[in-house]
Formats: sequence, structure tokens, C-alpha cells
Amino acid sequence: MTHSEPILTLAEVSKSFDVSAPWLNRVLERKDKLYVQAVSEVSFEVPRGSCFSIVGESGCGKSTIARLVTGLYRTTAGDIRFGKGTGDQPVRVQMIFQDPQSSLNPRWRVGDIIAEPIREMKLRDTDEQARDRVAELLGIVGLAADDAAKYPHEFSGGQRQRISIARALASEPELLVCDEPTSALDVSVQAQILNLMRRLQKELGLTYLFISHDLSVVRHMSDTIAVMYLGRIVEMGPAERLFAQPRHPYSRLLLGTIPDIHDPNRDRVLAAGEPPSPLNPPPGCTFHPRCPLANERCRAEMPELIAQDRTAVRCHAVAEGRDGDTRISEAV
Ligand SMILES: Nc1ncnc2c1ncn2[C@@H]1O[C@H](COP(=O)(O)OP(=O)(O)OP(=O)(O)O)[C@@H](O)[C@H]1O
Repeated sequence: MTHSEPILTLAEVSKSFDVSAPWLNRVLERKDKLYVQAVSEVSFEVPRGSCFSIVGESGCGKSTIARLVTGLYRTTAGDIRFGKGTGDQPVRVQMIFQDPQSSLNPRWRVGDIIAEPIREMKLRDTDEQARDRVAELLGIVGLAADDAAKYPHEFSGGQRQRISIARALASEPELLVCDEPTSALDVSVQAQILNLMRRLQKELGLTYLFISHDLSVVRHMSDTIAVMYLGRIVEMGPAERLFAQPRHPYSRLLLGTIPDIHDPNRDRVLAAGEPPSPLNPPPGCTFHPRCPLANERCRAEMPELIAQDRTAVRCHAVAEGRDGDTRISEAV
């Protein structure tokens, strides 16, 4: 189903956490609070029925965005807006977590785990209808109806993630926020779960906000990819474009394709770094300590997110054409 209004819009969303330990403040007689800026001025739109993926290393703010969208956190600044849900209801949002082991109650039978949202939201009139719906959901995710009587520990990791997906679908969501749903799984099982998720998206018309540290995981899922670094989007665009022609040096690092080089050691320099602490981010472009294209301007001035066609990049070197690629110049 296509619909012109995005199902989800983030407008200049920021989130900071107060991490000042009160006892430490007392000892040091410090009155200032200490904040970590987890997400900074993030804006994007997710069209209905699409898959929007957020990719970046640990600590870049991906999970914070997932928690903001699902209402587990409140924004420090900016707006999160949802489109209209079906039948003028608010959009139903559900989350799938990385670790099905800890998100499934080990003392409950699988049938009760999946039936809980059905009962709580009164989505079926009778217990029998709820049981039928549980059997249907188990079938949808590739499990057997009589698996309802078993406990989570009787299943493999991949099967447990199928159970989590069935439970998420039980509340009939339109938007699924998937936070590293396959990172705890073996590679071969990962592929099966990703295929299942793709099939479900098509069959049920779902929208995904998909979060991963691994670009290869989101490659075949995503319509649009946003690459995040230290709380900010550094590149965003159609998935096929990002893979064919990544522009930001950090996207290139993630993809293992390094900018035009006259220096064969560049990729080693680039790959060696770690993200700096968001408690004490570097001045200028926060990626500059790891970037082979960094110059004085990069060390002093935060670049803007600049758009061309359907891609946006936050990089002075790209904007100035110093990356050996075509210059882009229109500010978002
Ligand atoms: N509840 C919190 N209190 C304090 N700091 C937090 C909190 N949640 C996240 N942070 C900090 O905010 C930054 C972003 O964290 P976030 O979990 O969103 O990143 P991430 O990209 O999802 O990483 P990971 O994949 O490791 O979860 C990190 O520096 C993290 O330490």
C-alpha cells in the first residue's frame, strides 16, 4: 500500500542523558551536570510500507532512536510524529529486540507469550479465537501450532526470534522497530530470519525501522539507509545508491571501500580508529580523528548535512570535491 503521508517523521530530534553521578559531584564540589549527547538533531521520514535502516557502530545512538520512537524515552528536543493509523487509530508500533532469550518470559508457554497482547488489547472476543490466532501467528513465522504448548528454552535461537516476531505481530502493528534483530544469531540463521522479515513485510504491508551495526544485514532489507556517527546522521539515501556509491568516508569505512587514494596505507589508518566518547566529542567534524581526508576546516567546523538528488552527506571533503568524487553543494 502506498500513502503519501510518512508513517513516521523525526524532525530535529535530540536526546541527551544526565550522567553526572551525584556523589562524584559532591566529592568534587561540582555543580555542573554532565550530559552525554546520544542523538543530535536527527531528521528523517519513513514512508509507509518501506524499510528505513539506521546503521553505525556501537554507541552512535541507534538504540536511543529506537527507544524514542517506541516511547520508552522522551526527546530532549525536536518532534517525533506518526501518520494516521488504520481506521483513524494511532499507528501501532511494536519492537523486536536483539536478544530473544531475555525478551521472552522463560516461565510462560509460547502460546501464552503470544496471546498476551491479543488478550490485553482485546483483539479477539473469545479464548478459542485467541488460541486460533496464536496458531495462525505461529504458522506465519514458520513454527507449528503445537509449539504453543512448549517453553522458550525448548527452541533454538532462531526459533526464539521467530516467537518474538509472532508476539510482536500479535498486536497487529503497522510499524515494527527492529533493534539488531539478528545480531545474536549465527550467520546462516540470520539469513533465514531476514528472509522471513522481508516476506512478512510484503505480505502484511508492514513498515520497518531497522537498526543494525552491520551494513551487510540491512543491504537486502532496506529502501533507505541512514549512517550514524556519534549521534548524527552522516549519510542518508536510497540503499542501492549507498552501496553502489558511498560518499561519506565513514560509510566507506563501513563498506570497506576507501576514498580515492594516493596513499596505500589509508585504509589501515581509517580502519584502525574507534569512535570517540560522546561525553567528550572532538571539535569540528566528530569523524575527523579517523578520517584520511580531514583538514583544518574539518578539525574546526561541524559540516552540515548536504543533499543532492535523494542522498545527503555531512562531509566538508565531499562538499568541496576533495574526496575524488563529484561535488555536491545544496544544504538540506
Ligand atoms: N540510559 C542511558 N543513560 C546514559 N547514557 C546512555 C543511556 N542510553 C544510551 N546512553 C549513551 O548514549 C550513547 C548512544 O547509545 P545507544 O545505545 O543509543 O547507541 P547504539 O548505537 O545503539 O549502541 P549499541 O549498539 O551498543 O546499543 C552512548 O554513549 C550510550 O552510552
